Formats: sequence, structure tokens, C-alpha cells
Amino acid sequence: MWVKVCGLTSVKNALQVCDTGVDAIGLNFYAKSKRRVDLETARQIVESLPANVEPIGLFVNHTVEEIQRVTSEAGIKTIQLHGDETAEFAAQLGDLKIIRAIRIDETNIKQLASEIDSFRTAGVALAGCLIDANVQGSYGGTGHTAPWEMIANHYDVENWPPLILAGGLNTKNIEAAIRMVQPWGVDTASGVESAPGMKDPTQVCEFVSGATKEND
Ligand SMILES: O=C(O)c1ccccc1N[C@@H]1O[C@H](COP(=O)(O)O)[C@@H](O)[C@H]1O
Repeated sequence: MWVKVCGLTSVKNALQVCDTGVDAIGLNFYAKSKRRVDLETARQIVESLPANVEPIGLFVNHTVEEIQRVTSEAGIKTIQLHGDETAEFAAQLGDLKIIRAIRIDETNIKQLASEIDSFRTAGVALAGCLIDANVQGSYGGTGHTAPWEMIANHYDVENWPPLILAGGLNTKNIEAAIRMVQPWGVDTASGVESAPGMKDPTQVCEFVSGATKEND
């Protein structure tokens, strides 16, 4: 199970999170997020990471130029598009590996297939499809869970990109979420925090151990 913890804002806390055995950490560049990190701190975090932990840049409706400048200056090779970016937009991002976040609720689950298909048509091979909860007026990091059973029933694991489950995952629900959805990976932001942008190492450790219990 691939595990990502998203929204690190300091080197010290990022290293504490790395010590728990995560595979990736997220650096959030969305200006309106409570977990936004500035470029210089992001660069220092990336520089300090052990080789087995991948930094992932989270963007929400940035321009191609902004994404290319920030990733190049911070040393980031994989990004998470968490806004309204289209497949055609993603196709302009060159060599960056792309995780597409899709916000899902009971009413829009049927759009999943066409959304994923649009990336294939545009020639973008997604590194992952991150399913988050759809909460009106918010792009993510809400702590709300996505409809797990519907996702489990709709996601075409054989033909679609690796499924990364997100949205409201925490130490209490991670095992149940994995049992039901059987994702390739999981991601959490607010569920393991002592304050926005500050991860609690004890909770992260418990989250990782719950997520990796039955595999690896
Ligand atoms: O964390 C944020 O503040 C955020 C803001 C805007 C878009 C995405 C954001 N975070 C991502 O949201 C999901 C779910 O977060 P949570 O676990 O429910 O708090 C996660 O993938 C983060 O990467």
C-alpha cells in the first residue's frame, strides 16, 4: 500500500513524517489552503527528504508556467492537480508525472469514467487517480469521506490508473476504508494533524501501520 501524507509546512515535521515509513509527502501550493507552503520552505523540505520518500506538489488552478516554475525551483517531479484542470491542460505539463484528483459524491460518480477517459484521449498517462470527497465550495482538505462503497463498485481497477483513496482518512477509519475500497494507495491531510499544516507523528505512525497492515 502506497501511503502519502499531504500538507507539510516545515522541514522538522516533514522528517518526523518520513520516519513513520510514508512513501510520499504532499507540498500544498494552493494559496487559499490552511496547509500552504511557501516555495523556499518547500525547496528545503525536498532537499532534506530521504531518497525513498517522494515529494508531490499539490496545485489548484495554477497556470502551466506557475507549475513549471515552482516544481523546477523546488525539485518536484510529481504533481497532484486538485482543481478544475482539464486533460488538455495536463497535456501541456511536459515531463511532470501527474496524479489527478477527482472529487466524488453520490451524484457525480458516473462522471468518473468520462473524466478518466478524457486524460487518455489527451495522451496523458496518469500516475494515479486520487478520489477525494466532493464538498461544495471547497477543493479539498475538508476531512469529509468519499462514498467508499460506490467507489469500490465503480472503479475499473484493471483499466484505470492506480486508485489513491483520500478524503477524511484517519487512524480510526483507515483499515475499514482499505478493506472496502481496496485502493492502490491512500492519502490524508487533516486526519493526522495537531493543527493545520502540522502533522502529529504519533497519529501518522498509527495511520501508516493501519494502512500497511495487510500487505507489503
Ligand atoms: O489540504 C488542503 O488544504 C487542500 C486544499 C485544497 C485541495 C486539496 C487539499 N488537500 C488534499 O485533499 C485531500 C483530502 O484531505 P483530507 O484528508 O480530507 O483533509 C488530500 O488528498 C489532500 O492531498
